[in-house]
Amino acid sequence: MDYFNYQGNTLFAEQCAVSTLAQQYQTPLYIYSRATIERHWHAFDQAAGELPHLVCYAVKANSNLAVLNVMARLGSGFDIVSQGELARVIAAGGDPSKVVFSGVGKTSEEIAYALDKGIYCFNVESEAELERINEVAGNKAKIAPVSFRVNPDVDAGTHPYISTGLKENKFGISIEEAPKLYQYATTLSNIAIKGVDCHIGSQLTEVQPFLDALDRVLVLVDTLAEQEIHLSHIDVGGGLGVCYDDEQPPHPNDYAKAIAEKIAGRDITLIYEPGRAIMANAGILVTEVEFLKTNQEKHFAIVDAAMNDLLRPSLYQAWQNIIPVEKRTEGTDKSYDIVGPICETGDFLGKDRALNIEQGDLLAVRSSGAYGFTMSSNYNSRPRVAEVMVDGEQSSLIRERETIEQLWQGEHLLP
Ligand SMILES: Cc1ncc(COP(=O)(O)O)c(C=O)c1O
Ligand SMILES: N[C@@H](CCCC[NH3+])C(=O)O
Repeated sequence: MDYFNYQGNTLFAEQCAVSTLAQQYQTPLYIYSRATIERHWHAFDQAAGELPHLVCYAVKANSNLAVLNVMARLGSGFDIVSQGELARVIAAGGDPSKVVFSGVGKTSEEIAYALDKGIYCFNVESEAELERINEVAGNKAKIAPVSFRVNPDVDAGTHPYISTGLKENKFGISIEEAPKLYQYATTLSNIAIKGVDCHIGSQLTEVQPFLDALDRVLVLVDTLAEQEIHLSHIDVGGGLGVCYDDEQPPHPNDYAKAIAEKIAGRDITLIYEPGRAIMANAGILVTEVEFLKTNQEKHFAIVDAAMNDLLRPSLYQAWQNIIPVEKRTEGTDKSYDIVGPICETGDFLGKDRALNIEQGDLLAVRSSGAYGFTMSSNYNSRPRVAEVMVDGEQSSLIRERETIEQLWQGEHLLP
């Protein structure tokens, strides 16, 4: 459920007509709905019930300051994977003491920055990283709070590029090796053990893999307790899928309830790291049809957005719904490939879409709020697009469209 709906033949974002926003802010344009973000966030927050918990929104899904600020105002925590993301959280008014730091390759500089800012904990992904964190904390005479990201070897049943919980993936430490590493951590003078973390992949459409992973994590928690290592939190990661097409992922409520039920009765805090489930359907990408073209009976709609603006279709062959901003009442559907102006055959936003369109029409690519703008680039020297947030009848520009001059900001001619 989101707030992008037709009123008559006109697509609205909350109470704002998308065509009016496109006129005001130009295209291509990302539009986000504040009400949708808040509703999705609350779904996670409320489903844990009485259990102590923290929703740590995965910043990588959409890191615009205004988006982070909406969640910071709700009291959200944040899951970050770089110094840049932590700096964004702080700039957006987020509380660093509610931040978990994930990722396989944290640099000493990033660790030092996070220690200075007082984050909640590091999700450690290797023995070498643990030693680096201990050393950096030692140099600062600080104690670093850590949690180990374990790899439970569970098949998430998702696209291979976004599956992370299998033995062959680079993420986490094998769950069998974990007790040894926890024991080792107890011998390090600048480390405090806080919890355990597990993230098995993204765009999961069933609860069962999450529960299978959690079962294995709970066995580990009990094994550690027998060894007098007591954890104060379990971080179940993110990964809950959304409906792009005809997927039927569990509602965040059902997902969070199923997890909370397994943990109930334990004196432990639950952490979630949802990204996509909060943001994907809170955003659309609006693009204008530049030309219609037919090559050997294949129809193309060449639009002003491209793979540099929204990479998911090209990278994962991801399907996202493409709908008209104004439905035409005359004419008939034709099957189009919706392609961008970039010089790559893989530059498409959708293939074989039945649409009744003309040159100059606006299209909306749905479910673009997560991993849309954050994965965009300047490929083909295309300035990155503007972002707008709507709130009822109000709209605010939350990121200006890049200018041509900004494309070479920081570049230098040879002397
Ligand atoms: C460690 C970690 N946490 C959270 C997430 C957020 O995942 P999702 O957007 O699927 O909820 C990711 C990305 O998959 C991740 O790598
Ligand atoms: N970027 C991916 C998800 C990867 C999640 C990163 N941990 C997507 O668009 O589906």
